[in-house]
Amino acid sequence: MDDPLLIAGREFGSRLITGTGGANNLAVLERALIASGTELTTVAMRRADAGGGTGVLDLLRKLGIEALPNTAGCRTAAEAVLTAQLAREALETNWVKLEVVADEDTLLPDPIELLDAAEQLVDQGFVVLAYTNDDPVLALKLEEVGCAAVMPLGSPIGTGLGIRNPHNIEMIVSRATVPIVLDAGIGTASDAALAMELGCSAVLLATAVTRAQDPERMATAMRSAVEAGRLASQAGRIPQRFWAQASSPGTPMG
Ligand SMILES: CC(=O)[C@@H](O)[C@H](O)COP(=O)(O)O
Repeated sequence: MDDPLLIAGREFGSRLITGTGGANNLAVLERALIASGTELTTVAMRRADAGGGTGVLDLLRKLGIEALPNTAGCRTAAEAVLTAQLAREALETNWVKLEVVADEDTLLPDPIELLDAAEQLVDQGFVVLAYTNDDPVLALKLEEVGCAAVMPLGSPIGTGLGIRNPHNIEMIVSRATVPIVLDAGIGTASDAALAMELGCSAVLLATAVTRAQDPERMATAMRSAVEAGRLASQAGRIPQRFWAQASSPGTPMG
């Protein structure tokens, strides 16, 4: 815990947050979660209500991983607020990962409903981690209404297209005073490392692990990538140069 992730006053030793979407085998999921080293894992409350998630909740309890309820499947602020309230009752937590998506084709956040829901939930005492577009303006507004973390997408959920607009992520990070968590679109380990190198505080991913041919091995790779990216972002990379520069200047070291 020498470099913990800090969200709303709570410390996490792992900077990899996992989602369980796409997992259809609890035994495989268990091995992947253990390999990932995650301490926080999202659970879709609407799917849990439908009978699809209680096994996951039991698994998280067994592994000592904290469940972070999310509002996946909500299309309006009203739906998201109600889902968060139900999750608070069911899981006895006031933390919520807020998702309000505009349509099923893109699964992109609806910025207007999202901001409205975030404001209402913060007013009601929730610790809101908001899944959002890679829009620096909206990211700042979510922070201003009191979100504890802002979670811009790398690319649409489940696409594995990686980070389509690294410059936007850098702009979001540069102005943020809350943790920025890269959420959605991670395809492979280098995407997770890049997110951390861009200055994100953590990465949230699901599909890249749950639908990998070997989820346990991919979870191990993601864990290493997040750790490596974090180290690199703190180490201070060399400036990029146009022309070559001899790495051995010819003068002996003093
Ligand atoms: C917003 C959302 O639902 C994502 O957190 C999802 O759980 C992870 O996205 P990927 O499956 O693309 O990693």
